[in-house]
Amino acid sequence: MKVTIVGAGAVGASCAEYIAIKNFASDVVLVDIKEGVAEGKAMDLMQCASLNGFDTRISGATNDYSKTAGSHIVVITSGIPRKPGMTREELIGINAGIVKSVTASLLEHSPEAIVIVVSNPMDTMTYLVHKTSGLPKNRIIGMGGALDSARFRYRLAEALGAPISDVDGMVIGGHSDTGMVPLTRHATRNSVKVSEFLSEQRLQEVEEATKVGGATLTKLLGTSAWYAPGAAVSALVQAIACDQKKLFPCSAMLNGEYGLEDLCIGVPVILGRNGIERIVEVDLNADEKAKMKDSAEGVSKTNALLEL
Ligand SMILES: NC(=O)c1ccc[n+]([C@@H]2O[C@H](COP(=O)([O-])OP(=O)(O)OC[C@H]3O[C@@H](n4cnc5c(N)ncnc54)[C@H](O)[C@@H]3O)[C@@H](O)[C@H]2O)c1
Ligand SMILES: O=C(O)C[C@H](O)C(=O)O
Repeated sequence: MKVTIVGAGAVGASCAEYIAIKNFASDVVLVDIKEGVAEGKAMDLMQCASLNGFDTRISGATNDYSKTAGSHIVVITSGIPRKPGMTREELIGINAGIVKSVTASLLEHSPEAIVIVVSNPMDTMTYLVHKTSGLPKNRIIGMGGALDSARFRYRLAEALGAPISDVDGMVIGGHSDTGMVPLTRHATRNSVKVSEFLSEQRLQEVEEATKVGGATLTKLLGTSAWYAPGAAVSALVQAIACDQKKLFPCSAMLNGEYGLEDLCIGVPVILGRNGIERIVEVDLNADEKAKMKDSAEGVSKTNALLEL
């Protein structure tokens, strides 16, 4: 199983590290436009192999896509991250051009690959890959909901005073500061609804902290986060590579599901060797439906800025 990651920056390198540590892929290729960076990070990571006990071969290439040929899964993390005070949507001007050209180069050498889009604004970048690549919709997956859900579980566990392993919860909707839809009504602590433990007000605080999870870290770090994003991408890669049939919220092209058309937005999907094997339609109440509709309007507004 060969995985290519374009963008050997913070998220790309973190993702490569988690994939290697989990030891399920034979090869990981890092590609970056900055001379030597991908080669250097690959070498540094390979020098962890004997210490961390993995056999995955990690190599790097400066803008040479011939090294990526025959990849089964390709991950796009190339592009600029936001700075404190910015929204993800403000990155569209630079990142759209990068994502479009990187996608074309990747598919030239790996026409059968499944594409995971990470660069922001992620839902719109996923839509751009759909509109420009001609790939079937099961083979284009946007990563956002897996990360947002991990942050939701972290905030729920904090509020509950419970271990994170006790908590289950999911965030759907757009991967933006205002567009996320945490499904609090469905969240549980070891099968018991979290509303049995937490007040309405505390749950609202958890939702708000979840939605601004990326902005909170950007303010602390001066750039956006990379450990949890890298871990989230590696979990999606593993689900596909190992045909796990796991359920994750991912940005998927919708054609009527959730009453939405012609946009990519976070919804629960089953991931296996064919990429998105099924979109799962959760029964939403009126409030959740209204939030999902607002979120979709926000994503569509950003999509309209693309020059297709
Ligand atoms: N979807 C998510 O949940 C999520 C999470 C975290 C970050 N992100 C996004 O991922 C992107 C990367 O974030 P980061 O923190 O790793 O940034 P970074 O600056 O650390 O790394 C980005 C890398 O992309 C490279 N690059 C730029 N143009 C390129 C091109 N044309 N070809 C190849 N490489 C190119 C840069 O040289 C750099 O090394 C950002 O857009 C960020 O907003 C998304
Ligand atoms: O917050 C960001 O800009 C990066 C990423 O989308 C995140 O949620 O960490």
